[in-house]
Amino acid sequence: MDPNDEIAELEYEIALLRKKLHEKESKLIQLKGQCQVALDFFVDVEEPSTSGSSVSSSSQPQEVVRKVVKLPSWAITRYSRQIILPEIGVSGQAKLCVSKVLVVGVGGLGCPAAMYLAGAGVGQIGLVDYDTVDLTNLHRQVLHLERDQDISKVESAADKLRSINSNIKVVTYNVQLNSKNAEEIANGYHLVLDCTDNIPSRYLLNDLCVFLKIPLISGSALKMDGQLSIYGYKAPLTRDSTYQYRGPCYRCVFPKPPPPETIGSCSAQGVAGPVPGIIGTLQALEAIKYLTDISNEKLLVGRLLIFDGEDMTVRITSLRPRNSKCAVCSKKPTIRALGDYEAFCKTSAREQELELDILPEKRRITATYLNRMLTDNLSKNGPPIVIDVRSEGEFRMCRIEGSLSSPKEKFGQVQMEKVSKLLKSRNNEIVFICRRGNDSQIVVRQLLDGVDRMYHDRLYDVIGGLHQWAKQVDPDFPIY
Ligand SMILES: Nc1ncnc2c1ncn2[C@@H]1O[C@H](COP(=O)(O)OP(=O)(O)OP(=O)(O)O)[C@@H](O)[C@H]1O
Ligand SMILES: [Zn+2]
Repeated sequence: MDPNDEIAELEYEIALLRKKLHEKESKLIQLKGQCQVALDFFVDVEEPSTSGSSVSSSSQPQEVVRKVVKLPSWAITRYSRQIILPEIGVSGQAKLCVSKVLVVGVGGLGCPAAMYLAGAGVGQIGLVDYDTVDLTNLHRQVLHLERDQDISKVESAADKLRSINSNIKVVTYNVQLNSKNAEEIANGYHLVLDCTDNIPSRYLLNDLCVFLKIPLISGSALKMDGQLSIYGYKAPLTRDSTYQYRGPCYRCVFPKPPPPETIGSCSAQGVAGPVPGIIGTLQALEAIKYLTDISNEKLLVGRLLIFDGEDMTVRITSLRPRNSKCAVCSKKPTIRALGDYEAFCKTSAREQELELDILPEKRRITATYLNRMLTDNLSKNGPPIVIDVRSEGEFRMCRIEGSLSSPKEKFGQVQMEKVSKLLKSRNNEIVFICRRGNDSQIVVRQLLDGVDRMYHDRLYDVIGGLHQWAKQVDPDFPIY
């Protein structure tokens, strides 16, 4: 048998078996859910006080009613390694078991965070993400496997979390968290983990947590660096106590969003897999500390942990204190409801949606047309000069044969002059290309505004960039 046929046949059989396994696991989870194994064990038990008075009487003074927590023996065994810790103990474990944590973003940060929360026995974990698993996610998004490609991230992650711990409840929300759905989704959770990758979502989550009076554990990771802090912290699980901030909220520290052009992203700038692994894991640790009531001073409240994976250094810096005039958490807030965070941050919450259209139509060509220009001698002036404006690292990774590199980040006066010289000394058309067709437009726009009009007709941008090149021209060209 041809080895390729054998591989295909085996993959098909395995997929069928997995489907069957998944159906059975889902049924098991459903049945276990009906039995309420997860949370019922952990309800505080009231015991008679030494005075012998009845505990059922609601008029009983607080001090004569002793509340003890009882864990079933399976739970003691299962969580013994953390129960032994004096910082957690039986009562800490019981608190974890009745806690509900919402993880927003099930990517590089959300995967490790949710894994450890599931392992620790957090009673309910909510997972929010609208995205599906992509091959480029797998080097860091450790709950997703090769076989999960193209399926929803929340379902992929929920599957694994349920296998890690079938005694917890995992709730999935396959949506983008936004101003309309956020309050309904987050209602009832004790804590939110911000594991997203964009600024509008950070402000949305901050305001949401302020309104719901719950803390926000916010993480971020890019390239070799990561950061972590807890915002708007409230006295732990003391539902009856008055609401008190102990640290600044995200808006106290960052009242204004950064300019959109300064914001980096993993897909544009890259990220080393273990970095979000470390930060997501620390988010879970802070969550466990917070939920088990570990001393306030020991939490990252009003402090920012900065991890540098290149130097292997960890720094903790103090954040600005609470702002008494904060727009959302001060005594007289100007923001009283969730708003339009994309407009506030002047950027989209979904990177894929960003599609610039800033050039006249005649300056834009398709990837197919560029290929024809390169191969069919369409112009008497010879094939076009192709200039790739992605970073040097990306250019080294893959490129159109014969193209030149001139990264957009460094495209200033010097590069403008170089292109001007090229336009003067040669008659070829110059075609700019980037990954998705946004940066190349920005560069061509700059040139149209900077070089003599007589040259404008020789400048082009490729619609959809190298992604379209891979789709229309070269199926072997890597899409990343
Ligand atoms: N408002 C939001 N609601 C729900 N999920 C969100 C929201 N904002 C971001 N996310 C999710 O947060 C996750 C962040 O993951 P990560 O930073 O690892 O990047 P990615 O988008 O998966 O990958 P890449 O940036 O490499 O394309 C993504 O899965 C994204 O879909
Ligand atoms: Zn504030």
